[in-house]
Parts: sequence; structure tokens; C-alpha cells
Amino acid sequence: METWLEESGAVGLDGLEVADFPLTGRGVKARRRFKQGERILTIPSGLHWTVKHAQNDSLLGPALCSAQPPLSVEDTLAVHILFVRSRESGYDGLRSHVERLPASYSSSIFFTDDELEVCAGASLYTITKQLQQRIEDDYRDLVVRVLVQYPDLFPLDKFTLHHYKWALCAVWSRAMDFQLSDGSSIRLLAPFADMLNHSSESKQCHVYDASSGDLSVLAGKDYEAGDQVYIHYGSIPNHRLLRLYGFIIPGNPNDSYDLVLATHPLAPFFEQKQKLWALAGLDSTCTISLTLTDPLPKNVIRYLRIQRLDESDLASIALRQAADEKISNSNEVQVLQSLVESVASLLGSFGTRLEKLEEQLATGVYPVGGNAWAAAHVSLGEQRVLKLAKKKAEDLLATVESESSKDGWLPAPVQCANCEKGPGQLMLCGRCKAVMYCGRACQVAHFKDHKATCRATVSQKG
Ligand SMILES: C[S@@+](CC[C@H](N)C(=O)[O-])C[C@H]1O[C@@H](n2cnc3c(N)ncnc32)[C@H](O)[C@@H]1O
Repeated sequence: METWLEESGAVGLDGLEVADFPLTGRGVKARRRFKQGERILTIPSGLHWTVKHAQNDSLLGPALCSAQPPLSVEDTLAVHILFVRSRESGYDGLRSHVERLPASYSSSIFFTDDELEVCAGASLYTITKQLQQRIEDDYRDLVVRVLVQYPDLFPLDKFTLHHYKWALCAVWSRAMDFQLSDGSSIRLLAPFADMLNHSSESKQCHVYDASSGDLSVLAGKDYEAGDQVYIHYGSIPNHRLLRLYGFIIPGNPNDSYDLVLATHPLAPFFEQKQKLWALAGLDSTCTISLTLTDPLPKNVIRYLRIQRLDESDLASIALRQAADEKISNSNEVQVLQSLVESVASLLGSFGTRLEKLEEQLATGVYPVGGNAWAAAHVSLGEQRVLKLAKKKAEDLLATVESESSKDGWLPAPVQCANCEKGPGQLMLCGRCKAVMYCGRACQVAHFKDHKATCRATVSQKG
């Protein structure tokens, strides 16, 4: 591969070599000193894998272009890689690159059910399950729309689902994305530049020259001869690192939990609320990342303030800056109470609790570096974030409750929704969990009045 690259105009290969390293596996070693910011490698555009290159290939291009609607960027690159790998002659340069790709990947999409179970409850678990299904669907679609249409180009024994998953992992873990000045973006794989491993200590090191299309790598720090040269893949949480790259960083400071907020369209005042969400730059369904540094982003509270609005709140919210401030005491208390409850319930849904995982990791239950070990770290990171989010919501709730009591506002007393007896021993309505009863008789008696609100509350909770 290096000979092909040098003969085709790549610059800098004499200062670098591929080598094995104990912690990161195969990577790139400096053969001489580099100063931070120095250009250490340039791979000319003609040697990249891009959608354009795939479409311009005289054999592959017509097949790819016949697909309507067009294949995704990811699928185009994956098919191109598999196509080159399947050829017995020609494509020598690109094939020398494909031959250097790892034989297998440890992305979570390849985990066994037992390995994935270690992070049950984590967003990685759900996303991986959904992704596995989506990949199977996409593969079937690809077979029907393109592969079986051109049996001479795509022998199916070299384009199995397993090959497709492998090629997708090659794209996820090695492709780079660049935004262009016209607003479009380009995704490319650059041979040899894709041999560099990640370090959070390195800086952003890639430079894409939009006029020539060449890709350069700059030294992210000073290097001595013999050092491993790193690049920076981004500030990525472990659940994403494991899914896309197949590795994790223990104690990753970028760990996060992707909180999905959704409201049923039949919830009361849905259309009005939808307008308010839009005004706040949100949507009726949105995913918000809770992070270690910001476990309860403002947008979570803004979303919930709107979700919990009642008729009287709705009149005043229109005058406020899209739920930036507290709308009313009762709304704020409801928002924070429901948040504390929801986060507690998310934490309760993890298959293995934080403390247990910490103990298991400390006592070596999971072999270090293995899939289950990586899944355990992901679960640990997500639970740490959720615990911080819960603590923050509890603190905010305590503040709001004490401020409200100073204003003379008190939360509604806990009493039976039918006979108003209370507080005493009350039981929650099992469906909406929003009202209480002193006993079964009162619950049955109240059902006719409560039915509609119960349904609305359940749908509002999503
Ligand atoms: C762009 S490739 C880098 C070259 C790759 N190591 C190889 O042998 O082809 C990205 C892959 O390298 C590995 N990798 C990169 N940085 C790593 C790190 N800090 N720790 C462990 N593995 C890493 C992961 O397997 C990842 O999917």
C-alpha cells in the first residue's frame, strides 16, 4: 500500500510507519521528530474513497447510479469496499488498502446477546438492537435494489450480511467528514491516514483542501522518533465509541446519556405546545444529551415546562421567552418531580446497577479489553450521568419548593381524589400514577370522573 501511495503522489510516508502498540493495537509510529502543527502526511484526492470515486468507476458506477432513490453515502462506500475486495484482478492500489483493513470489528453490533446484556438499560443497548435490525433491513433492500440486478459484479457469497456489516464498520471507524463552504459535506476514507489511532490528548489534526480535494494530517503535538502519532476523533462518549469504533476509554470524561423526550399527539393542548416547542428550538420528540459536565441541560427543563402546561399556564407562557424561566410554581414542581421520578425509573431499568458494576470491574469479573468489559464501562458511564441528573433535579426541586412555601404557595395536599380523606395510607392510580385513593371502593366510585384525565395524563407522559 505504501509503495502505491508514494508512487501516486502521497507525501510524508518516509517519516511514518505502521506499527503495533500495546494499548491501542496497530497504529502509526513517527520515524523522526515532528513539531506540533507540522504537516506530516498528505494523501492526494485521487487516492481517496468517496461517493464520487465510486460513481466514476467504469464498472461499479453504472450499477450504483441505477439505484433509485440513490444509495446512502455509507452504503455506497461499503459496496465500493466490498466490490474492490471481491475483484480478482485490477484495482491493485485500492485492493492493497482493503487488504490492510482489520479482519474483524468489535463494534457493539457484533456483540452476542450475553455481552450486550451487560449494558441492558443503557442507550447503547437499545440503539444497538435497533441498529442490528436496521442493518438487516438495509441489507435486504440493497440486495434487491442493486446486488441481484448485477450478478456478474456482485457475487452474493462475497456480499453477505456479515460482509456488509464488516464494510459498514470499516466506514464508521475510518471515514472522515468535512463541511464545505457551500454548506455541503464530504465523507472520505484516505488510505494510511486511516491508520492513525485516537488520543484525547491530541488536537484536531486533519486539513481538507477543498480546491484540490487533498487530505493532510498535522502533528497534534510534538513527537519524538518512535512515538505513536495520534489524531483526535472528537469528544465522543463511550456508547458512541463502542458502536462506531469498537473501543472505549475507561472513565471517559465525555460520557453521556441520550435522553429521549416525547409527547403523545393526543395529549391535551398538543398543537399549542408544539408551537411553543418550535419557538424554543425544540420538537415534540427530541433527544437531548445529558453529560457529566451538564447532566441536566436547560433544554430538558424547557421541554418539560411546555409538556406540563395546563390551561392557565398556557395563557402566561405565550408572554414568556419560550419556557426559559419558571412558568408557575405548580408547573415547575410538576416538571421537577416527574424528572426525578423518570430518571429514577431509568436508573432502575439498568440490568446491573452502578455499584455492582464498579465492584465487578474492580474484581476482574469481565476480562479487560473484552466486549463485556467494554459494555460494562458504557453502562457505568451512562448511570453516572443519570445519577448526576437526578441529584441536580432533586436539588432544583428542593429550592423551588422552599421558595414556593416562602411565597405562601403550597403543593396540593395528598388526599383521596374521591372522598378527599388524607394524608394517611393512600394508593396511587395504577395507570396514570397522578391521583391517589384511600381504597378500592373510592377508586371504583371515582372512575367515571377520572377516566378522561387518566387517559390524557398517560398519553402526556408518552
Ligand atoms: C481509524 S482506525 C485506526 C487504525 C486501526 N487501529 C487499524 O489497525 O487499522 C480506527 C480503529 O482503531 C482502533 N483505535 C483507535 N484509537 C484507539 C484507542 N485509543 N484505543 C483503542 N483502539 C483504538 C479502533 O479499533 C478503531 O476502530
